Amino acid sequence: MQTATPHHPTLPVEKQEFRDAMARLGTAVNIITTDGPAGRAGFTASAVCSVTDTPPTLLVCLNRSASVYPMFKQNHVLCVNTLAHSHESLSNLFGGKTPMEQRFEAAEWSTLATGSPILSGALVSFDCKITQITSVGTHDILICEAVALVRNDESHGLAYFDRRYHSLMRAANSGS
Ligand SMILES: NC(=O)C1=CN([C@@H]2O[C@H](COP(=O)(O)OP(=O)(O)OC[C@H]3O[C@@H](n4cnc5c(N)ncnc54)[C@H](O)[C@@H]3O)[C@@H](O)[C@H]2O)C=CC1
Ligand SMILES: Cc1cc2nc3c(=O)[nH]c(=O)nc-3n(C[C@H](O)[C@H](O)[C@H](O)COP(=O)(O)O)c2cc1C
Repeated sequence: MQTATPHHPTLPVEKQEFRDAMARLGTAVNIITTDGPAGRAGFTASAVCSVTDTPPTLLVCLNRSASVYPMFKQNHVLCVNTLAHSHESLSNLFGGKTPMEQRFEAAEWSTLATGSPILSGALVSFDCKITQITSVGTHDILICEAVALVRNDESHGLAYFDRRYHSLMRAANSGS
């Protein structure tokens, strides 16, 4: 059944109405990590997308009021770890108010080029340096250039849609 939400063109879109609309956009789920002089930190993010492949660049949107914000701002490096379907509880751990040590104790990590934590079993990890930061409203858009990658071609994916997690099944013989 289709439910229309009429909206008067001259009225501003309310925050709740915007969130209800954004909940209709299915996304991948990622744990964004950093380490460096300001310390180790990580949070769950759905606001991640590809910007350009030349140079290989992603963007991540981070709320400036998050406890992890100063670490990302000061370390200037991060890793985008895209979650597999087995990572649902880890996603909640990094998306809640859990102390940082407890978040990292729940999984295995390594490092690659920048020193940012690489999640074992992630579908893909983009190890990045942060090249630009732009503030928009409550969030900063972190522009990130990938300097190294790890890919896992076995696991099924995890999607976030309609405020719930969904498994994304990989076809047999996929993985180009
Ligand atoms: N971009 C962000 O900062 C996001 C933050 N969240 C956090 O997780 C909580 C739970 O999210 P949901 O279960 O999806 O229910 P929700 O009703 O709070 O959010 C629905 C959708 O609105 C968008 N959204 C939520 N908070 C936002 C924010 N502060 N800035 C920009 N977009 C935002 C996201 O697309 C989200 O999936 C949110 O209240 C928020 O604290 C979740 C998704 C994205
Ligand atoms: C599925 C999901 C997606 C999220 N996406 C984002 C996001 O894209 N950007 C963001 O700033 N916070 C996002 N959050 C919220 C952060 O993960 C959360 O605020 C994080 O724990 C950092 O907060 P804290 O360090 O203050 O505890 C998301 C949370 C969940 C559960």
